[in-house]
Amino acid sequence: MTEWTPVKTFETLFAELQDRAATRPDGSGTVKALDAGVHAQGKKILEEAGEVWLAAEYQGDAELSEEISQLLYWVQVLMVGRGLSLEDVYRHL
Ligand SMILES: N=c1c2ncn([C@@H]3O[C@H](COP(=O)(O)OP(=O)(O)OP(=O)(O)O)[C@@H](O)[C@H]3O)c2ncn1[C@@H]1O[C@H](COP(=O)(O)O)[C@@H](O)[C@H]1O
Repeated sequence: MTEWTPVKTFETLFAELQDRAATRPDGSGTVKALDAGVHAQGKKILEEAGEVWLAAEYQGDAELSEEISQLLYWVQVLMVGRGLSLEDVYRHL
């Protein structure tokens, strides 16, 4: 029987990261990223944004998609660290 893996979305990943922040499980990269603080998170966002730009210029769709997913992850880490909700951001869309 094939195992079914639920598709992760922006919303489900955000809920997962909020849960990591609340429960702080051992070995979580997110807990480490949250503890590193906003300065380190901001640098990571800039780094990932640069990688998205370079991938868009020079790489294929698979590489670009992966870089975008990492940028979204780091934006979410910063949001969780600052205590923002998805609604705080969505109301500006
Ligand atoms: N989606 C992500 C995700 N995207 C990016 N990253 C991290 O962001 C960094 C980006 O990778 P890079 O390739 O740019 O960097 P690297 O070459 O691996 O090396 P460094 O940048 O870490 O030095 C890596 O450290 C990744 O671990 C992520 N870390 C976790 N998640 C998801 O977040 C959830 C919670 O994860 P944990 O907190 O680790 O349990 C899980 O669903 C994970 O799949």
